[in-house]
Amino acid sequence: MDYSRYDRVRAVAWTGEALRLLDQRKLPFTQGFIELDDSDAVAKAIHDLVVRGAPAIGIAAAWGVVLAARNLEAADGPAALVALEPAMQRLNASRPTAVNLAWALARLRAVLSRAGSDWYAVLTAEAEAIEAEDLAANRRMGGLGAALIEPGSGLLTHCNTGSLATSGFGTALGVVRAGVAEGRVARVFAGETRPWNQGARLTVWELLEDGIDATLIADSAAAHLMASGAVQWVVVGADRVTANGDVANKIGTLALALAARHFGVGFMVVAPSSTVDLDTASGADIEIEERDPAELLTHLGQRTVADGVKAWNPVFDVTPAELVSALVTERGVVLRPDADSMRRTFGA
Ligand SMILES: CSC[C@@H](O)[C@@H](O)C(=O)COP(=O)(O)O
Repeated sequence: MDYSRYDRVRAVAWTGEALRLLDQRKLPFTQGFIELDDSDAVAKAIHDLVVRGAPAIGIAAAWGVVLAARNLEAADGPAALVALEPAMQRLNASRPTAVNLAWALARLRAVLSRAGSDWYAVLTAEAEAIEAEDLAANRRMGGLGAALIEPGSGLLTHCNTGSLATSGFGTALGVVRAGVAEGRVARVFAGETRPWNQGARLTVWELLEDGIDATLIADSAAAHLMASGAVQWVVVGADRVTANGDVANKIGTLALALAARHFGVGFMVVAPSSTVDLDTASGADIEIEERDPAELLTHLGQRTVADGVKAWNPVFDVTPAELVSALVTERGVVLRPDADSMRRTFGA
């Protein structure tokens, strides 16, 4: 199916000289772009959530390395790699949980280590490939995931996994889009995704732009929604899927998976192979990012909680593999993932 009508929003774009980012802190009311021409500014933009979502972070970091390389004089790829390593380390430290960031840097290191005097062209081509492959993976996953959805189903999604979080189309939101395009989806619900409200600020905006009818719910309404029978699938993305099939994703995902299991609702995780980390044994080994408590204590810069109250703000959680009904990747669908099926699908 032709999904090109869904690829209008571009969160990350390389202009040839700079990295152009749609500032996601300002959405949905302002569509403002910023142009960055140095890699540390890219690292800061990733940390500050100007650009966010696991695949988009990886793509932005890849272009950040290209920016660091622009005025570098090096005889060959290995020499360039030594010079670029500090900038790569700073990019890598910008956010810890989404493995796509380290994965993209590893790809660039690999091509540089083999490149000759044309290393800059090789580096740029690899960044372009990372971006293009992500879009192709998303379209493929959309079709594979939609095929699991019975016509007439309701879907609940969490966080933002759409064009804004990827090179286009989206992971879980790609499945929502494909399912709607194929006429399988009767109802779409999106959770607010406190505290940063990716669902409320971004997901329902993306769906509105597409003309897809969607209903926003408070995160705390999700179990009640599932009890009502209105949704047959929870469809989410991932920031890291470990060797045993555990899934790190936006905080609140675990609660959705637990409620889905209780109510017999399917739980679908949609993630490209760039999100799979076979080097990490299980979710217990994943570093979970904790962000500034101010995200909980304020709204639009205004304090909403009594002075003196403290807050804990972990922004990801880990859903055990046994709660996952289907892991949809561009390499195929893994039903009820475990260590064996993960190794068979993603092992070398
Ligand atoms: C395709 S996006 C998958 C995940 O990156 C997404 O669900 C998510 O958790 C994003 O978190 P964010 O903190 O907004 O970067």
